[in-house]
Amino acid sequence: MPPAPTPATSPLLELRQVHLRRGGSQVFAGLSLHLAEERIGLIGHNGAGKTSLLRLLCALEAPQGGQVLSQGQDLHVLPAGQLRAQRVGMMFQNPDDQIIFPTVQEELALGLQPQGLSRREALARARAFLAERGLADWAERAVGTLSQGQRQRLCWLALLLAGPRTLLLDEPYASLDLPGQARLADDIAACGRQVLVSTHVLGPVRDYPRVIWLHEGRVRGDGPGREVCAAYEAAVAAEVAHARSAARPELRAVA
Ligand SMILES: Nc1ncnc2c1ncn2[C@@H]1O[C@H](COP(=O)(O)OP(=O)(O)OP(=O)(O)O)[C@@H](O)[C@H]1O
Repeated sequence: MPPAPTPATSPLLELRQVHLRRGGSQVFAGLSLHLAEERIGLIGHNGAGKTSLLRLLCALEAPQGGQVLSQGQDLHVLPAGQLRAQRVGMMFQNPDDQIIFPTVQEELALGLQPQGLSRREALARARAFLAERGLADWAERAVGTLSQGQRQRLCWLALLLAGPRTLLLDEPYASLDLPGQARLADDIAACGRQVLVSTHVLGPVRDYPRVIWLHEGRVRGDGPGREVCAAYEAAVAAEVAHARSAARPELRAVA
């Protein structure tokens, strides 16, 4: 049965009272979020739940309670494959968790399959896409010969070419050099899709209209990027100062 039409007011993505356990950890206990903005940053310490949230939003993880909605429809009851692929796609923190095929052009062509292209058409589109970016010589390269940062760039290009409505990026800046970070930020700015970026590199999300700060599975900050990033940095500075003075009590006496 085709999915029911959705009200125009439904946010692109929404979590309603989501409970998630992974292994022995209770990651979320009743998390609710409306994710309607076109650019959303996700920040927070290691283990805060950023990756878990992105995995829920592309149905790689199913909640034990609550709902994950895409334009008002439960993402977990939508047919997998074409429909889901057109709605949300994820770029993994580790490119090796994402890349399947041996060559760059095959990897890019994979994302075009749900659009109904033949293998030959998909490969031709992938080569043209690379050529437009001055990367024609990547087409037949073995993925294993790319550096970590280049593999991360390939994952981004694959997601961009597949073109789902929402792109979920998990630590996309982690392995990129400074020019690569600037290029990715420019690509994101130009891509015309909803983008959620989980990152420890705050610069690229500082000007986003919305940044969500997760802390131990709860929202500790949610608002304009400048404000939330500044609050997070202040909290980190205070934590570091506290940890240092706890480790070196003599410094407290001097201060
Ligand atoms: N496969 C798993 N099995 C069990 N627990 C997990 C698993 N993956 C994550 N967790 C736990 O879930 C919690 C949230 O982890 P998550 O990876 O979502 O955090 P994160 O904010 O993305 O962290 P990082 O910044 O280190 O990538 C952590 O306590 C983590 O130990």
